[in-house]
Amino acid sequence: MATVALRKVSKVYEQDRAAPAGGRAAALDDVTLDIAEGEICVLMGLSGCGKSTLLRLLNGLVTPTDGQVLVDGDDLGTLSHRRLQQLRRGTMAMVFQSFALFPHRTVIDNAAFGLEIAGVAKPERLRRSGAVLEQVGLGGHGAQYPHQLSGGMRQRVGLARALAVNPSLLLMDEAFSALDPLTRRGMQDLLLSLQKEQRRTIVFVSHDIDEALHLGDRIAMLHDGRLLQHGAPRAFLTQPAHDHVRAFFQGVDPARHLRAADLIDPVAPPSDATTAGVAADTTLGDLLSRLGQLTAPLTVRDASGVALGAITAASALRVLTRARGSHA
Ligand SMILES: Nc1ncnc2c1ncn2[C@@H]1O[C@H](COP(=O)(O)OP(=O)(O)OP(=O)(O)O)[C@@H](O)[C@H]1O
Repeated sequence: MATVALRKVSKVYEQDRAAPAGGRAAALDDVTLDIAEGEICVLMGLSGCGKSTLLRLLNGLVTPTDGQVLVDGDDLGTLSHRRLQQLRRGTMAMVFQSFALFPHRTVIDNAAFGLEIAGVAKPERLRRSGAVLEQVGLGGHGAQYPHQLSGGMRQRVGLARALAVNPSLLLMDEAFSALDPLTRRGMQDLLLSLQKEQRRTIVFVSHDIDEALHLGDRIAMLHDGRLLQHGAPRAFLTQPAHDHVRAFFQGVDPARHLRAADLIDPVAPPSDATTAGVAADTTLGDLLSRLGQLTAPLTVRDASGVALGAITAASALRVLTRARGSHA
């Protein structure tokens, strides 16, 4: 697994490609960010806020104008070309929105591409790419060509190609954005189940709030190159750090996304260990009718039954009022 850190990173493009009349683009502005081992960090923000630039800084395709980018503690700016290549080929892999498959290669040869570049011998690369094709549900499709596959299956090949090199850092650039909603959800769930088997550090660029809330252990939200908020996904609803965050999350339904754990009263007395209570991951939607009849604090328990705290009418109202701001 890999750790990632940005220390006061800025990136200026002297000629903004989105401004034909000229002008600089401050794509990233003094960004400090830590991504822990085994975490899925979703980078969010409006078009042009700097998400892709940040992702490309991590694999050294873009170099910062200022600051440091560290992968596993190594400052990419100080590494030799050779060491950077090793990191790119051995530690990292990227999955693209456009799939980026080779049309004239079979599925298994596409999946094996990264291993080929890394100089792995053919029998070994076929064995490893066959195994990851099984993992992504494409066992038996190895001899087909990309044009014979649906969009969802093609992106499974893209994912298999990335996983075949067994990267500890997976960079995913709008990887599921070209897929229809149902296929997209299927790919998100596949990624989460693969993550349970083998935790990798994943940096996932997305425009989609539902995707971010579903996938992210943490979300980092950028605006005009600045990091506005970085933290647990539901905190973007309960504690938006900036008006832009509030505006971005406007329209998200708190009943679907907030959980009993988010409504706990920080100053409520310790809960009575004998009351049944509710599970911490109960959605607000499922809790609403009980909240309407709340006469005593409602104990919230984790999966093993331990009381985490209690919801009171005041705490529920406080959180809902804050979250309503993002749903108004
Ligand atoms: N290679 C480049 N050369 C010049 N300007 C660039 C380059 N890459 C990005 N920019 C500019 O930097 C800013 C940030 O772009 P970036 O692509 O990182 O944002 P983004 O959030 O990924 O956007 P999108 O969601 O549209 O891909 C924009 O103003 C963009 O036009």
